[in-house]
Amino acid sequence: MTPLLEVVGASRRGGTRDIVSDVSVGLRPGEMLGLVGPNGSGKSTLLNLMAGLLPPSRGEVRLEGRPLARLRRRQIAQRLAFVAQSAETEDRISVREAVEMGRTPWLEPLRSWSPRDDAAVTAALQAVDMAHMAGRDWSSLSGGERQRVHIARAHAQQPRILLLDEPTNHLDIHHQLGILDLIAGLGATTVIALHDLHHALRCDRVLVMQAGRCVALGPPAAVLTPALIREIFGVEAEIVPHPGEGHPLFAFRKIR
Ligand SMILES: Nc1ncnc2c1ncn2[C@@H]1O[C@H](COP(=O)(O)OP(=O)(O)OP(=O)(O)O)[C@@H](O)[C@H]1O
Repeated sequence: MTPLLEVVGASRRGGTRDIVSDVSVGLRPGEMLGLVGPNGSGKSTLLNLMAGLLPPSRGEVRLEGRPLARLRRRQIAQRLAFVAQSAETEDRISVREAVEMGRTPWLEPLRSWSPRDDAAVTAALQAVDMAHMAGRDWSSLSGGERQRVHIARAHAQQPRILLLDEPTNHLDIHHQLGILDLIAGLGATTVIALHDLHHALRCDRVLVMQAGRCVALGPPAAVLTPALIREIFGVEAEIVPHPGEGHPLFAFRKIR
């Protein structure tokens, strides 16, 4: 079966070196794929390649079997939403208007704004616990509130594929867990760059990046071993069972 999104031997040059180097991965329907790796290992660049925002220098990214390079932005946006790490807007807009932007790919000259669009926006605001701030000026929001609005905008877009670059950044622990539950509950095929390895344990598969290369890909329990964590992140990790019901926990220690 043709993967929804497939990265085929993709590299991306930055300056004099490859910042993503020969990465191949096909997304399975409905899966949540976690991207982990040290700072500067190429996670954001890979997400930008997957979103079609950067063209690969070599290789290809295919959406439903078709090279992204041959699709129009609107065709891509009807299938794929991207929540970038620090998406900003200069415009003076309300929170609701920011989320309404998620409907843009679905509007056409002959299909103007409808109650269906309103319903999608309202549902998205409620899902991220921001409905009570719908009328607020976007620029007045805190970092975490903005992050939730960006996720609501992507939610309102109703994509089959959701790409998220460290979506739990800026969020308090309540909203970190809430957003991860929300993302998992959306049923979209998801790629999510994460720094918290505990969050990565919730993914179906994990892709580990190091210096632009994919060095491991598979179920988190098989991939995130103490040996790999030591090699990639340079820390000791001991895996301890959760005291209640839940994923195991990592106990980290710096290598002296
Ligand atoms: N346009 C560019 N030209 C040159 N180097 C670049 C360019 N864009 C990114 N880089 C470099 O490529 C590397 C990968 O960057 P990227 O942002 O993809 O990493 P990351 O894994 O997402 O990092 P972080 O965890 O810190 O967010 C970094 O060393 C970065 O400095």
